[in-house]
Amino acid sequence: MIKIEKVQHNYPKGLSLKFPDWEIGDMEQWLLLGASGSGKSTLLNHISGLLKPSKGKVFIEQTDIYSLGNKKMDRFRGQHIGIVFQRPHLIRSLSVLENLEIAASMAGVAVDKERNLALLAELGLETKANIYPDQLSQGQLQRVSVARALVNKPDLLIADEPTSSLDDDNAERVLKMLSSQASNHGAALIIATHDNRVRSHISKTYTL
Ligand SMILES: Nc1ncnc2c1ncn2[C@@H]1O[C@H](COP(=O)(O)OP(=O)(O)OP(=O)(O)O)[C@@H](O)[C@H]1O
Repeated sequence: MIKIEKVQHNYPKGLSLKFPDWEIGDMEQWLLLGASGSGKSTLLNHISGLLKPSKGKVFIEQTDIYSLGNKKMDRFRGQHIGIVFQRPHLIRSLSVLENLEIAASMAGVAVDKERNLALLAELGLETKANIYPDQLSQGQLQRVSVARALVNKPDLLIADEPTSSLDDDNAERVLKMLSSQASNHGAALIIATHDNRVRSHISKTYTL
């Protein structure tokens, strides 16, 4: 379960963002909606442990995550949260499988090669394990980043604007993949977007 309580962020030059409280139950799927500049990325950064709120608390499975020291926080994030960024940030000098392995090592989780290969197969990437990122298409890169986000069996999968640059067919495919992968792996899902096509797929909404 994830909970944000009285979270507020004060950026320099007086801009102050206040976020309504939010509780995300196990395996729930949510849309994070809001106009450009309303604070979606700021809030995702708070939830994923990347940006300490100026006020308020973020709980993941009862842990007040900003009460952890930096090192513990990095591990905690790696073990509990999987993030699919708008553009895949894969390490170019590592193969697809090695990119998955390093995500586990960095979170202090034992590398499970068999599971990682199974994860790649689930996403139609069984022949790509030993290929390097620059030999993959955009769609394949995005699927690798979903696999990498799921490597450590996260409680929460976060996707930031996953469909904004995609045509209708591909947007549909990516949404189905995120939703089914989150439920197959027992994770809650947050998709941040202002893409109206996403709204028909997920009913729970948190709006800024
Ligand atoms: N580092 C920063 N310093 C000062 N202001 C910032 C900083 N980052 C974001 N902001 C401001 O905070 C507000 C919220 O930004 P944020 O990126 O969270 O919005 P968003 O809803 O994700 O926008 P978009 O949909 O355009 O990506 C904006 O007005 C932005 O200008």
